[in-house]
Amino acid sequence: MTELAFQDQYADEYAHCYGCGRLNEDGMKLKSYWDGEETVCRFTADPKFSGGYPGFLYGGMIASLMDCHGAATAWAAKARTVQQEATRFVTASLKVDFRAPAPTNVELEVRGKINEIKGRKVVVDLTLSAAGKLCAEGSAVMVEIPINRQEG
Ligand SMILES: CCCCC/C=C\C/C=C\C/C=C\C/C=C\CCCC(=O)SCCNC(=O)CCNC(=O)[C@H](O)C(C)(C)COP(=O)(O)OP(=O)(O)OC[C@H]1O[C@@H](n2cnc3c(N)ncnc32)[C@H](O)[C@@H]1OP(=O)(O)O
Repeated sequence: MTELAFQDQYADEYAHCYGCGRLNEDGMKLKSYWDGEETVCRFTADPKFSGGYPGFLYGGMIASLMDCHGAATAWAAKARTVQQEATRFVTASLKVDFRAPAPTNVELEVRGKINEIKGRKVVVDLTLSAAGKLCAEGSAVMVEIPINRQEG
């Protein structure tokens, strides 16, 4: 893909997230893009992120991938809807149902779909799949940081 990832359009002060901040040297630098009306983020996890059984990802990392992609999806949805750049979304709530083990060393696909946009709140439905198989699904309530809170 040649277009700029959502996370690469965040203002510098919002670009330090461990999961997706382009300015976090030690972070995972997740990248999210539009794919029609949905959004997509692809990531292959190193086996060092295994859970209790070798070769499968630990749940916190699955939640992280869905969390960062959810926040990015909310940002992009707001920008597309109101035609002006949003600040940054933080996670108010994240629900994850783990449906099947997610492998390491295999490209994972995280997909987001806008469920609701209301004021500063965006609700995003999320899935995480490996080779077409659903491994996790859930939803996130993302809330935009108001501009005046940056000073507080
Ligand atoms: C990432 C960049 C950070 C930049 C920081 C810049 C300046 C610093 C100053 C303030 C920053 C504030 C927060 C950011 C701090 C650290 C974030 C690090 C990034 C992450 O690592 S992120 C993962 C962890 N995350 C958090 O660290 C969030 C902690 N939390 C909060 O900061 C508040 O809790 C917040 C902002 C989420 C909401 O507070 P609020 O007062 O602004 O908004 P309010 O309560 O009015 O909710 C508005 C609408 O969201 C609905 N709603 C709210 N909470 C809900 C819930 N739990 N479940 C279902 N719906 C919920 C309401 O029902 C209403 O919806 P409706 O209008 O339909 O009723």
